[in-house]
Amino acid sequence: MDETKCTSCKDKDTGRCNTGQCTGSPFLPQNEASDIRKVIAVMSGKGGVGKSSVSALLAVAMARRGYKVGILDADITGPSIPKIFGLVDRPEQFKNYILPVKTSLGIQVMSLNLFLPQEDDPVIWRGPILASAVKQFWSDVAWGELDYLIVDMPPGTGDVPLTVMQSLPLNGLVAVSSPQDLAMMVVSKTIKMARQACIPILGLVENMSYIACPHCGEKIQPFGNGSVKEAASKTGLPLLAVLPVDPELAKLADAGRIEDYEGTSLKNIEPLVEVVENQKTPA
Ligand SMILES: Nc1ncnc2c1ncn2[C@@H]1O[C@H](COP(=O)(O)OP(=O)(O)OP(=O)(O)O)[C@@H](O)[C@H]1O
Repeated sequence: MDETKCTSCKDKDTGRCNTGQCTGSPFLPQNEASDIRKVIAVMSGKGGVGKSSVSALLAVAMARRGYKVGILDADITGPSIPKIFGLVDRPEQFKNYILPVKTSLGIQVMSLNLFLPQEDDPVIWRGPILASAVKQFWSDVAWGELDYLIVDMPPGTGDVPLTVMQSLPLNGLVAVSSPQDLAMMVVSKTIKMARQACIPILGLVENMSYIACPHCGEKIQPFGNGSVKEAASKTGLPLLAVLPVDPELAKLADAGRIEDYEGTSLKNIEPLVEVVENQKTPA
């Protein structure tokens, strides 16, 4: 928690401070149609490292544990969450609010792609408009009662991630990287940005870490070994999950059926699920 933001807050001794609910909060308040308990952002420095897949796997794992889960797809120009979950319905309106679209496991999803006439239509907007769309996904959506809202961030450290960090009351952030040095260098920027914004960083996820030989099970590491582990020890952050390159995961995500996935990545993501569940914030 950023204590400096809270010194003038009337609620600083009530436990409501910095939750988006208090009088001195710098964050957008929740609307009357939402009751969100925890907000977790999934971020990466670089595109294509599997941030949306990790967001989706985390949501699926939490929903299977019986939690009420939502995903706010803040990756406005490259939204992939509706595709991964096979969502095609348009969001409906309820009073003055927009209703999220539900997946088969009951995960509530809001994404700009749900509004586009064609899923491959581009969104050609400038930064401030993108940022205001994300704010609307918080303020104008009737999220209902949620134990966890997972925010799938756009890659990098631009306008939208900054808006999310400054406007939404994030309880924690997970940084995803593939094991290349370049990807890790870029994710380090993300970690520094989150630290400057006083967001608790729950830990790191290494995605596409290895390929398991289908014949002998040997782990082949096409991108080398160690850059994420090294970053974990340099930053003092825990490495919470190491996920393989898994053709089954890619196939089900492409088919919009990630909720049917039962493979290794779901098992390997368990330590992350437990940290999110218990809200340990070691950073
Ligand atoms: N562990 C994995 N095994 C196999 N395929 C994966 C894995 N992780 C991600 N992919 C595939 O890689 C592609 C990119 O993944 P994803 O969309 O999750 O990345 P991203 O970091 O969110 O990308 P973007 O920067 O576009 O938001 C997708 O086709 C996805 O199915």
